[in-house]
Amino acid sequence: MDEVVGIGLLVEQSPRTHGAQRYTYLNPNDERRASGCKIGLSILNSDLASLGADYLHLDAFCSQHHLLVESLQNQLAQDPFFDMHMMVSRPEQWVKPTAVAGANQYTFHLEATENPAALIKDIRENGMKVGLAIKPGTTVEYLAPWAHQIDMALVMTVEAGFGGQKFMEDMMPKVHWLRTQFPSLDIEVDGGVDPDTIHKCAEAGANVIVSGSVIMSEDPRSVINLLRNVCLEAAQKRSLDRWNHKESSVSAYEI
Ligand SMILES: O=C(CO)[C@H](O)[C@H](O)COP(=O)(O)O
Ligand SMILES: [Fe+2]
Repeated sequence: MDEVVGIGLLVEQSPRTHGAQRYTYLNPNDERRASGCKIGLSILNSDLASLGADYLHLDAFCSQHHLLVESLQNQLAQDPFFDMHMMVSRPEQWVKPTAVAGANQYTFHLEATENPAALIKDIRENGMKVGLAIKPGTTVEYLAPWAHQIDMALVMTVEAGFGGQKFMEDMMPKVHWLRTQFPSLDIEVDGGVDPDTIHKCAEAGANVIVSGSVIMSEDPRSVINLLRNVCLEAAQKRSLDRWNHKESSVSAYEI
């Protein structure tokens, strides 16, 4: 995660029309993606015609998810960044088809595998980034040994299963602990994140935000902007705090 936070991934008007709204996504290589805060849209129960976000978070429960990736790629104006949230047993079995379909990141649940190291290696060898998720009942220390080998940690803020659930604020200490231990790790939160709960996530240190139902139920663009702004402000404050802390440590040393 960058220390200097710029504008997140922009949602722009596209020449192609998808239903009533027109959106496009920044290419993963676009330099404007290089910011510390990202807002993802969960499409578990979304109207695909009105998507608009920095990246797409696809919730996968079954064997058909890679077909969805292929189909979305054909429909969207530019290549979105696909973060696959694999809520499946034996996530090992879907790495190759998911990669072939064009997914960018494979986020699996630590609880679902007996050999995280082999799975991480396989995901990388198949050209995808690695996301590692933990369910609400899993302690964050269980994830820590893998933190240096992954691109993103996902702290679930609802029980995995369906959209529209209540945000679990008691997961925030996990996010805070991870942010403290791993200052540059991308930390995603998923479940019940909306304009009322985003402040908790951002203050705890999450910089990759998934939101599903609330984005789809209101004006996607303004909700996404609000989530992003709260997230950026918190990241900037963290940067400043770290800087001030460094400055005061230097002068204390000099004295
Ligand atoms: O992984 C998920 C549920 O298991 C979804 O990504 C999550 O629920 C997002 O939807 P919402 O913002 O509606 O809670
Ligand atoms: Fe999800």
